[in-house]
Amino acid sequence: MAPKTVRWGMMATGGIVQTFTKDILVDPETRGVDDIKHVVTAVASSSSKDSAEKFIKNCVEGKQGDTQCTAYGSYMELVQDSNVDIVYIGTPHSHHYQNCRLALEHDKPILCEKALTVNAEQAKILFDEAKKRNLFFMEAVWTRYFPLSIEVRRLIQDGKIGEVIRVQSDMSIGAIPEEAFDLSHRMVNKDLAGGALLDLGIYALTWQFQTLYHTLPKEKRKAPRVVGTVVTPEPRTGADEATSMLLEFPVSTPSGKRNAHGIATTAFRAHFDNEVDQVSATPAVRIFGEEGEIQVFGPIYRPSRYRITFRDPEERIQDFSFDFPGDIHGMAWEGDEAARCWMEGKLESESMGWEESLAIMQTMDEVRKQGGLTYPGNIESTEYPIDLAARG
Ligand SMILES: NC(=O)C1=CN([C@@H]2O[C@H](COP(=O)(O)OP(=O)(O)OC[C@H]3O[C@@H](n4cnc5c(N)ncnc54)[C@H](OP(=O)(O)O)[C@@H]3O)[C@@H](O)[C@H]2O)C=CC1
Ligand SMILES: O=C1OC[C@@H](O)[C@H](O)[C@H]1O
Repeated sequence: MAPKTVRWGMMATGGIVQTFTKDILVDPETRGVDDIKHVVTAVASSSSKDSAEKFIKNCVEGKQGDTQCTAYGSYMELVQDSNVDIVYIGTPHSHHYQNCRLALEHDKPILCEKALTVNAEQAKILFDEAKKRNLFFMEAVWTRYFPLSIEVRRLIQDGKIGEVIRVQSDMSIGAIPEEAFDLSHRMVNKDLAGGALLDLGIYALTWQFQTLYHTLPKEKRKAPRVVGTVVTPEPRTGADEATSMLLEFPVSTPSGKRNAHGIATTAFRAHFDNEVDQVSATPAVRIFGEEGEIQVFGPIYRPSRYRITFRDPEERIQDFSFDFPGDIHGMAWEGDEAARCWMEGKLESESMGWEESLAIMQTMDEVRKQGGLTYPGNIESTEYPIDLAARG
């Protein structure tokens, strides 16, 4: 059967939208996908139409045959375009709530970058709105769709390392914020919901949730208790530059009720052997089971190597590596998932469902509350529409 074509509309022209666009326009057959084809039919920039035109030249033209792509100088025009099936939102986290509301209001399905919103209350309103309007809506946590993540979840579900007792996950980047990010950069600018927790800590939490929450049957999944939080403010802006979280996941096992411990850490300044686009030598995620341990090597948002060690000394250590077919960066897998869900008429993705996105946002809310981490009122607000600053 011929693959079905999904028509994407890109909201924003920054770094991640460029990466996502290039990835989905790689021939899906190179990764064994023959039911879907992606095309980009519109790109919108809040700064200028010119920026959207440049984007199309660099990222779209020559990669999708005769399919035309329209440039817009506003997000409003994008969500009104009837040639767009799904909108991909790649603005800073501060803007996601407003941008998602705009797309939903115009009946557009959405794939929205992480962190989904600034707080859980905003996320809940978006899910309710998507449900009411019968629209597909998914948080773009690309890591979930990596073959490695899928395999690790399956290993846990199959009991390969026995019951999971504890998970440690770290997402640190070894960057001196004063050197790496100027004051307006989205990583440290509180007006853009900057800081380590929402930008990077979410990956440390992704590994907690996909191992200790998602591996359970739906009716047994329980959000963790946040037992402790430590936050270090970035000296110039007060955004968090390091956040450490201690979590307790309630787990019910055949032997009765017990808990599993989660230790999730994130920091700009702390160096971890976690080189971007290279595979690190020491594991950044350690999943400790009764019978063995699964170790995932960084960068944990783009994992390509894991190892299993066993309690039984007779068992060999097993080491596995994954490649990036068609030279994709790894975002095409989540693009395939979103497109497929939309085509099948689903409202949410099984691997990153609304309840789980919400539980993660609630966990981050509680971490922030305990750590005294706040954001400006306009980006925490659930009011809509509010005119937030455009780029520059
Ligand atoms: N999954 C992943 O691996 C990654 C995800 N991300 C996520 O993607 C989002 C964007 O990050 P990234 O692409 O790196 O950011 P960039 O700064 O590179 O791009 C953000 C874009 O958003 C638009 N925008 C609208 N309003 C503003 C504003 N007030 N300030 C700045 N930009 C604005 C701009 O596009 P325009 O002017 O065209 O409207 C801008 O180019 C974040 O939520 C981040 O967490 C980021 C990196 C990796
Ligand atoms: O999501 C992300 O993953 C990669 C990081 O480099 C980036 O800062 C972050 O937004």
